[in-house]
Amino acid sequence: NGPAPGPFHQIMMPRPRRLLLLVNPFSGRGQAMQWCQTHILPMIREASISYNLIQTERQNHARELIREISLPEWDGIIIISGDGLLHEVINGLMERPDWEQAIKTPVGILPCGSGNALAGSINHYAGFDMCLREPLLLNCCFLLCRGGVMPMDMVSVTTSPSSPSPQNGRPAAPRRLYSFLSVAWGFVSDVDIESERYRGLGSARFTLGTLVRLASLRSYKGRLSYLPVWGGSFSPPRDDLLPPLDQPLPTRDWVTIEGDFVLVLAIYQSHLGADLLAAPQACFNDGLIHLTFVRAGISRATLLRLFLAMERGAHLSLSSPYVSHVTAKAFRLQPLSSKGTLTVDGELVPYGPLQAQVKVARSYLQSPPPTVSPFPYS
Ligand SMILES: Nc1ncnc2c1ncn2[C@@H]1O[C@H](COP(=O)(O)OP(=O)(O)OP(=O)(O)O)[C@@H](O)[C@H]1O
Repeated sequence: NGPAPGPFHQIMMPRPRRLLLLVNPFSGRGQAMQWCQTHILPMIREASISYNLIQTERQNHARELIREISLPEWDGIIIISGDGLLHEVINGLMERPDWEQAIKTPVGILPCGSGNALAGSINHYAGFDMCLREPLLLNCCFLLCRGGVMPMDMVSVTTSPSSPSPQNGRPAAPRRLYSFLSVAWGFVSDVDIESERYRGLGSARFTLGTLVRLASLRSYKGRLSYLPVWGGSFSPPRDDLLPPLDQPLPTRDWVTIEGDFVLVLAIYQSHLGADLLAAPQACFNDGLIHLTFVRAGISRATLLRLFLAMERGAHLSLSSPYVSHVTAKAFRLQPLSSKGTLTVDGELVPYGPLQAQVKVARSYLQSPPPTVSPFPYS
């Protein structure tokens, strides 16, 4: 029964952090709510963080919610799900009239999906050993409770319109969206989408999907153009490197490759999945798109070796005339085969020409300063 706290007391006591937790109860193997009760909420309460937990009820629920809410009430928006829900949140933030301020809201991820690429990248950047499932969740939860925020690059992606405009039957306008993880075409997006049917297996769904797709390996005709990091004059964050999707690219500085591809993967975080170190040199805010493309003609055995080596990030030293790794600031992909899949952050987008440009450090990631910075970029 000491004296009542006066104004001095109020100034000195920092208010507890307030987090908005968004849970997709169907993510991964459907364990997100259970892991909230057993792992996440006890740690968050222990760290004296106050929170509001909302379960998403349908696709785009989080996106709509984020477009409407009052953001100053929250110190961070935390996704308890796979990468797909964070894609919704980032795009919800960018669709707000106050997007310039809104996108500075820290976001974070507590991994409950099957791929968990961003969580794998955070775990790696923080210096922890590669891990999956509960150990990965606990590491990310620990980092979240410890606090800290760092900038993360975003990539603006223009995709083809999904269908003709219902009003006049003419093609609808190209769609703009924001991506924090990857754009994939061919083998990687095929495995991602086709392995949805093995969802009950958790992350093993990708291993099985890879073996199935290897057995009937496909290639796709297409044209890939990219602006390498050494070309042009880069002045982020203006969207100044790309003409509209239906207009030709400048010839100066751009590299174009046309032919048959097995896969094209553009990634801006280190991990493609929690156990796939696809771009070991990638940093959250290096301002780079790490492009890997594999040309037709590669043997199944070499492609399998590539993915096995990726678990350790050792695939970059695998020498094959069919495999290329480059860094770029922008790229355009024009599929010339009539059928195929294209994904952005693991989510299916309309199949057709697509282009993307990196926007430096527009979004923020809830994460501590790294204890180890594995590949500092200068
Ligand atoms: N309540 C819900 N019901 C159905 N779909 C949802 C719901 N909440 C979110 N979604 C959608 O489900 C999709 C998948 O979500 P998410 O990526 O978070 O989990 P996941 O697919 O299990 O993870 P991963 O991408 O690692 O496999 C997203 O497109 C998201 O918008």
